[in-house]
Amino acid sequence: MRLPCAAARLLPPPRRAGAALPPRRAAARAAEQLENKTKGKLQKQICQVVLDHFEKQYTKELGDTWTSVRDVLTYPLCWQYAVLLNKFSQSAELEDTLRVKGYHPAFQGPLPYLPASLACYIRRTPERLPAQKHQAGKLKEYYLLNAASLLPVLALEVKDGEDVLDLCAAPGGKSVAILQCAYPGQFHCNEYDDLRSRWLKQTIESFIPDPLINLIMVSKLDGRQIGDLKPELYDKVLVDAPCSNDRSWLFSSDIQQATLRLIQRKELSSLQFQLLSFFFEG
Ligand SMILES: C[S@@+](CC[C@H](N)C(=O)[O-])C[C@H]1O[C@@H](n2cnc3c(N)ncnc32)[C@H](O)[C@@H]1O
Repeated sequence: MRLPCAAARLLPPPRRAGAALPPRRAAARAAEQLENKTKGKLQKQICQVVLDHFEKQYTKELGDTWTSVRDVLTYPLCWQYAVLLNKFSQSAELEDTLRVKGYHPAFQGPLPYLPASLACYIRRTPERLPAQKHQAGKLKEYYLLNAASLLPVLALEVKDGEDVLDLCAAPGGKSVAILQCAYPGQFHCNEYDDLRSRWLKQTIESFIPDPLINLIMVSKLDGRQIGDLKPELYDKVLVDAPCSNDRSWLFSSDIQQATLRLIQRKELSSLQFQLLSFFFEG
């Protein structure tokens, strides 16, 4: 993947408005408009306190690799560059647009598990399509994410009819991805945080059609308690434990909040361990 210097090359040439275009060029034009809209939204300010902290910590932990990790962290176009298509709201126009923009499938075989129904696209020069707005009663066509987020979903190898728990589910990217792969028997999505739980529900509503939504149970429990309930109820459990969320704090406009988070992130490893250990014991 090429990094920041690619941004200048993404700028499209100016076009005359109103002229009728053949379908391929119309798709290309739609693609350019999407691109411009997104670029405007991604001008963010780096929080220097946080970057300094990362410089110190990650130079120690990652050595030379830190330089390329920093490039990705400080370049928002690289964050959610992959486009996961929603099989419940397919759009030939969108697939056309992606093709014109040079996207290709993110995963190609042979992989032990890669359902044909999971369609995720990336392209060589990173960019980010605009996120689609939530509209009641209308399913979204795609979900933006980092393609690596799909690896745990593929590792889970969910098959039709299996009972699945997504323990730390908000905002719901992996829940949506699981449902692109298979039709679980029971699908339990859990999220502890109140606000994020609402976000999770909204994601599910935005991507999953009604008959299937009725089979999904959404709860708001502390994941450490679910392990005490009945972990044997599930065939597969996804534990996407809370992480340090480095990217968002790097662009925080509130220096005090960001500094506080830097201190709190030390406690994360213990929570991650507790969330995981219930299921290993169960
Ligand atoms: C890495 S995010 C999950 C991302 C999500 N799986 C996705 O793909 O969109 C971790 C989530 O765990 C939630 N969380 C934190 N502590 C938790 C707990 N004790 N039990 C359950 N969820 C928790 C956080 O609020 C956060 O939403």
